[in-house]
Amino acid sequence: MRGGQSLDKEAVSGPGGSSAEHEPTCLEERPKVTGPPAARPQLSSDGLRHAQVSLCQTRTQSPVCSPGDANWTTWIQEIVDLIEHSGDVDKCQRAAIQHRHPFLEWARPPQPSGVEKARAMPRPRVLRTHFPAQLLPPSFWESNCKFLYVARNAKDCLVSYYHFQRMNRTLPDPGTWDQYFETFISGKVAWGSWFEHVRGWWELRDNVQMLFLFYEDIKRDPKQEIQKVMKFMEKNLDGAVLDTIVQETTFEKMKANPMTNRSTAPKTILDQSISPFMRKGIVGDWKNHFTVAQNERFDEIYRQKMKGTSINFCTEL
Ligand SMILES: Nc1ncnc2c1ncn2[C@@H]1O[C@H](COP(=O)(O)O)[C@@H](OP(=O)(O)O)[C@H]1O
Ligand SMILES: CCc1ccc(OS(=O)(=O)O)cc1
Repeated sequence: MRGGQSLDKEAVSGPGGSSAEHEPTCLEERPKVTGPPAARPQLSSDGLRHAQVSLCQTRTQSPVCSPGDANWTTWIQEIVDLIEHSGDVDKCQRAAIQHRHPFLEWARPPQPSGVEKARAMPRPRVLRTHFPAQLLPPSFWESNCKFLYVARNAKDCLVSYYHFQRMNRTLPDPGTWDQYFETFISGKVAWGSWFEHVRGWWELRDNVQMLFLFYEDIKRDPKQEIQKVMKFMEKNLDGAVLDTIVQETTFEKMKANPMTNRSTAPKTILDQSISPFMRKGIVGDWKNHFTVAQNERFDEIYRQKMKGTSINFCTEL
């Protein structure tokens, strides 16, 4: 996950999906907001927040939606795409990764918005979003979507996001590392506070159809985690296909793949001479950035902001 734009709530209906004219669709705006059972998150006063997960898949009657944040979205997208296409590597070369799954909150006229692209898409639909749970259109909760959320530990997220913001010319200059450290803690980054984003989705995990994954787990045991995704997507692929997907989604492979490394994006948007989009792809890079004082301060803030949650991250392998 890493940056985002405006919210666009519209009806989405795909050719394979809504046969009846008024059949509820994934993004349709409704008067009644029910929210996910028993755990609808509340927005805090500081409004916007940043994301940590993103991918949405929607199926005809039970849409699937998986959200993610600004730091592993590309990875899980490629995994999902390969699973959906039964490990067919050529099919996953059909387009650059950012064009394969509609980006829900993307709206930059005159290009079609993420919602317009979703509407034009056959079902089952895989969508991508960095939205915090609080900002997802209510129809997602009501349509029984599946959600695939990938969380990454806050320290590595901060580092990755900093470098991304340096090279993404459409985002504000992040300033110095020390300045950005404060910006991130305050939640004044695209999609808002990491803490609220992760908490929001984590607290919903048992109330909706959600597979909640950790970046660090995928790094540690990609085969096991990809198998979880396969099961969640109800795809039964044999061991050889699974091995192909594991191999095709290593950091090295994806960094060399023009369809995943964002080399097709213009330099005016992503200036990879400043920092590559596929930067390091490791767990623990925060140790090369945080001072001892920053680490102590961050740990204290983390304790306060994540108090009462059962989520447990690992920050090194
Ligand atoms: N196959 C892969 N393995 C490990 N990390 C990956 C990966 N594909 C992408 N990433 C990492 O995910 C981050 C990009 O996130 P997003 O896709 O949400 O923008 C970058 O992190 P780093 O900056 O730590 O290298 C990138 O290297
Ligand atoms: C607003 C610029 C921006 C930031 C992050 C984005 O997300 S992603 O890297 O494509 O997942 C997109 C645009």
